[in-house]
Amino acid sequence: MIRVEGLTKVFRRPRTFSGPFGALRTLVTRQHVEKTAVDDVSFEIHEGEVIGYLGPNGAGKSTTIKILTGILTPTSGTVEVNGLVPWRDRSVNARNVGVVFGQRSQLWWDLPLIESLRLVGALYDVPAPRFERSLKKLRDLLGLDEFLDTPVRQLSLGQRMRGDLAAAVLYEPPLLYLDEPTVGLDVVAKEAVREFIVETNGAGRTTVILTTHDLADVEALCKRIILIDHGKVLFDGAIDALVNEPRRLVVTLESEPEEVRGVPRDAEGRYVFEIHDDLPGMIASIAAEHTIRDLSVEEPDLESVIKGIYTR
Ligand SMILES: Nc1ncnc2c1ncn2[C@@H]1O[C@H](COP(=O)(O)OP(=O)(O)OP(=O)(O)O)[C@@H](O)[C@H]1O
Repeated sequence: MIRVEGLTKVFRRPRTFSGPFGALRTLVTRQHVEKTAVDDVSFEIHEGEVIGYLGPNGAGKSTTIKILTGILTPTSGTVEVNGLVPWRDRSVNARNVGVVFGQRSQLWWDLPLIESLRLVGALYDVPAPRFERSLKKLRDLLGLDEFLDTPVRQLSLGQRMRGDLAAAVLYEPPLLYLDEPTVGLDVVAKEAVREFIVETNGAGRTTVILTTHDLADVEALCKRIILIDHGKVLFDGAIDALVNEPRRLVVTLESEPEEVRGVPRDAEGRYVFEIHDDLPGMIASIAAEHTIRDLSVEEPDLESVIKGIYTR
């Protein structure tokens, strides 16, 4: 469904100057600075997957999504979405994809939500019976009824997000891009958005690419994640493969030798052992040689594993 190969995007902007006459120099300069936002990224996404596209701030996630939706043209590399090149076949591609940018609404600010949705239906040539069927389903699924007649500018963040989600799937696109769809929402609204994504993905009907900083979203929704940082893919695979790492025994000792049983002391003066079998035996053998000040057992969780990958 999506094939990305060697995708690179370099932004080029005029150099800025500070100090006296800095603004003027900025205005007339011919010097440029370059920023490689996406750097030789390749991946494939298959029909029906829910992919978590993750990375710290500035990693290059939104830039990738903007290229996949046809908003931006890459510097180099190839992209195919449902057999189309997004930035070349922009209007056909737009009919195949729904997009939600959590930080910014795609709806018409001054129109009541229902009018915004009708306008989306008209723009995408959704036949009336299909529009009504789709709207009915979304009203139930997203609880739109209480604010359908409210102008978008008066909606709360959670209501606005539900409206944006409805607009993105009204014309039943096979592919959905969600960029931070739960940002700023309370726990109940987050849960509603997650349920909506599960329902929309159905039995593999809609493919979803999700960028988020909320790992609870990822754990609830994605089997596979692609991690990027500084524009490069650091990991692409199943979450299970990440969190199936062994549990760890973390020990601090009265004395602080350089290493204990081959494990070096870390920056915080701790010794971190992988637990493979006999935990009591492991502790006993350490205690036989050293005085233990503190110990704990850490379960691998997605957050610490991902943090570990970023800091590698
Ligand atoms: N139009 C632009 N012109 C110049 N640089 C840009 C532009 N858009 C993005 N960048 C830079 O490209 C890099 C990647 O930005 P991008 O928005 O893709 O990151 P992100 O992973 O989506 O981050 P966040 O989680 O903060 O939204 C950043 O360093 C950003 O400053």
